[in-house]
Amino acid sequence: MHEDFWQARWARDEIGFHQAQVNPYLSRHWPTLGLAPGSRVLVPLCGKSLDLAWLAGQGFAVLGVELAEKAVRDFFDEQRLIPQVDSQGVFRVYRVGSLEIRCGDFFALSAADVADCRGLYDRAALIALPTEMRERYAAHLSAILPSGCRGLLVCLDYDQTRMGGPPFAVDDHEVRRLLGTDWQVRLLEAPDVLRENWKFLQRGLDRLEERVYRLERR
Ligand SMILES: C[S@@+](CC[C@H](N)C(=O)[O-])C[C@H]1O[C@@H](n2cnc3c(N)ncnc32)[C@H](O)[C@@H]1O
Repeated sequence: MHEDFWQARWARDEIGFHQAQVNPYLSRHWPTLGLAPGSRVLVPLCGKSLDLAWLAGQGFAVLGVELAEKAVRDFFDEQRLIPQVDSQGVFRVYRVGSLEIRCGDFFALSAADVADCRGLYDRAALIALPTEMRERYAAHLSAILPSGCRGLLVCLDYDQTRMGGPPFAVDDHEVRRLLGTDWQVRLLEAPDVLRENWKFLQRGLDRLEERVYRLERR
């Protein structure tokens, strides 16, 4: 997916992926990771997700990364927060206390940028990317995040022949192939959420599995 695609989606407010509530898998499973209060959490491809605010509200330091400046500005506006804005390398950095969103390309993030991250939260980041970019995304996560880093991955699996992405279908085999060498991967739950998703029901799908994984960097 080219950068222009996402910039255009944000410019036109075509953000069907955005959730009006905190993700229920996050609030259910995050506490089981046992991360120390104050730990820093990387949220790649974060959009303007309310999950950023939830993590910050739980006492974590948050590092979101998002291409679209509109998403970043909307996030702070909607949270009624006034961020300090600076530049750091290729990123524009928006920060309020220990909640920071870097506006720019996730692939420009270095190991030094995330050396103190102990947590990872991916909801709709891996599945936002087409096949070759998913390979690159997973390799980059593994390359930059330190050993012991723990987190959640929320992805979707459905019959990709019935509709194109994003969101792209990512099955269990692919998750383990992409991450299994460098991460311990454990499936936490995999409910079928087709009935609650009209857009997918209309495409004649017979299954829409939401898969939630616990990850731990080896
Ligand atoms: C499907 S949305 C998910 C957003 C968020 N995780 C959520 O749950 O609402 C994917 C987001 O990734 C952003 N994005 C895509 N490619 C990116 C990249 N290379 N670096 C940073 N952000 C990117 C898009 O602008 C978009 O906001």
